[in-house]
Amino acid sequence: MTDQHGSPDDGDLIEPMAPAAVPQDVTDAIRTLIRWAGDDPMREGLVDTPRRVAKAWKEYCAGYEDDPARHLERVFEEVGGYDEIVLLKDIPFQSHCEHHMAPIIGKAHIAYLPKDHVVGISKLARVLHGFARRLQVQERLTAEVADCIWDNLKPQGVAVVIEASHACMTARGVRTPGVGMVTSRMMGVFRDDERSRKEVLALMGC
Ligand SMILES: Nc1nc2c(ncn2[C@@H]2O[C@H](COP(=O)(O)OP(=O)(O)OP(=O)(O)O)[C@@H](O)[C@H]2O)c(=O)[nH]1
Ligand SMILES: [Zn+2]
Repeated sequence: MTDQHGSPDDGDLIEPMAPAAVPQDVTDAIRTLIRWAGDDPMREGLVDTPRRVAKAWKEYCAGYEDDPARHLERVFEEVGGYDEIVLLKDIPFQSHCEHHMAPIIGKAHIAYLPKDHVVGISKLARVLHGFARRLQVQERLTAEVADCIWDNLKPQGVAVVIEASHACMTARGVRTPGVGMVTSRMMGVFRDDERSRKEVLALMGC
């Protein structure tokens, strides 16, 4: 199924890559990495690994093929005069840190205070995934999601809070499991008005 913009609308941001579509220099690079890590890339168990890894990375980074703003184009104006906060809570997401290309796994809370219209609630998660499925730092991810909603939906306020665990801190380096990073971006009324900010943070459970 395609939407009005001719893009896949089935939850996948891109189609899976056909084996032939993985360029040779990419598989060569992964083979080099395996050898450098200390294993033999030609042994049976690893012989198809470069192709699998290449396909997996295209999937992890599918956000580069997406323009997240497009998800906010279809809006609804008839919502019975609803004029309070809309919050999508506990949205699980995965990303990769741009420093180590290691997984960032977490959840996001995305809220806005509508002005003239609302958006389909799934679209907030689509915006999140569109930015998360790239090489990221959590601060930029948080800012990009909030800015995209602010610029395209033009609401009275946007609040984004992201809590995540970084594998570059748990599986390597400082090796500190159980630690979570929290980032937030408040815009409009949630930035300017203390009561609105407290209300949205309470709804988020933060
Ligand atoms: N601010 C921020 N830092 C991040 C994020 N993801 C990873 N990092 C940090 O990026 C930093 C990179 O530091 P470097 O000193 O250049 O790299 P490194 O030697 O591998 O550092 P260690 O992780 O401390 O071993 C580390 O402190 C990571 O914890 C993120 O989303 N935001
Ligand atoms: Zn990292």
